[in-house]
Amino acid sequence: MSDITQKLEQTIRDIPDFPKPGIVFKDITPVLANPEISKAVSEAFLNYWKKAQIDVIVGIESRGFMYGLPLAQGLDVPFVPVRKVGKLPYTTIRHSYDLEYGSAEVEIHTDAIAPGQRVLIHDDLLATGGTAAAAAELIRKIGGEVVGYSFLVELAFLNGRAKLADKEVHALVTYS
Ligand SMILES: O=P(O)(O)OC[C@H]1O[C@H](OP(=O)(O)OP(=O)(O)O)[C@H](O)[C@@H]1O
Ligand SMILES: Nc1ncnc2[nH]cnc12
Repeated sequence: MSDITQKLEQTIRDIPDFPKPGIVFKDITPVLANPEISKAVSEAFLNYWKKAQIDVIVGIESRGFMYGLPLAQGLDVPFVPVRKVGKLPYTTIRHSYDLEYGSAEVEIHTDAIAPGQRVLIHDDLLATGGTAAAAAELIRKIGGEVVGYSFLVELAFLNGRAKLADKEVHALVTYS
């Protein structure tokens, strides 16, 4: 097991029954609160994706913004937000989907990605895969090519990878 994976396992906190009974919430705020581990997280993402010829990072609101922007800056590419409905000010397209604990709808600006650009989707956590798949749908609709998915945490027992087709999926820590 890599050093960063071990540190993340020791640092991410389990919160039982949040936000609903039966859900064990993976709380990453202790990671954000530790500058040394947080920097190591950003370096690990950069190291993994630096040779993948990514043109754009799409980060998913809200926890996908935290390491998505540093990754875009490290790769020297644009960062594009996918946001919950009603937050983006320019022309948008939207897509609804189911979550581990409810349902949601996300949007992207229609001019955010140029046709043919190679896009990496980043979020903090892969659960059922509904959110990442919805982001991919938005990106494809505006002409982008989704080349991979990047997560801090994967909850493998929810089989989210199955929704992400044949693209590369990377997570720094996986819970089975
Ligand atoms: O794989 P899925 O089942 O789709 O679940 C994963 C999504 O759920 C969480 O977001 P949430 O909607 O709780 O929003 P937040 O990041 O704003 O807290 C998480 O940050 C992912 O975006
Ligand atoms: N169990 C979980 N912990 C944290 N974020 C989540 N998003 C979806 N499921 C989650």
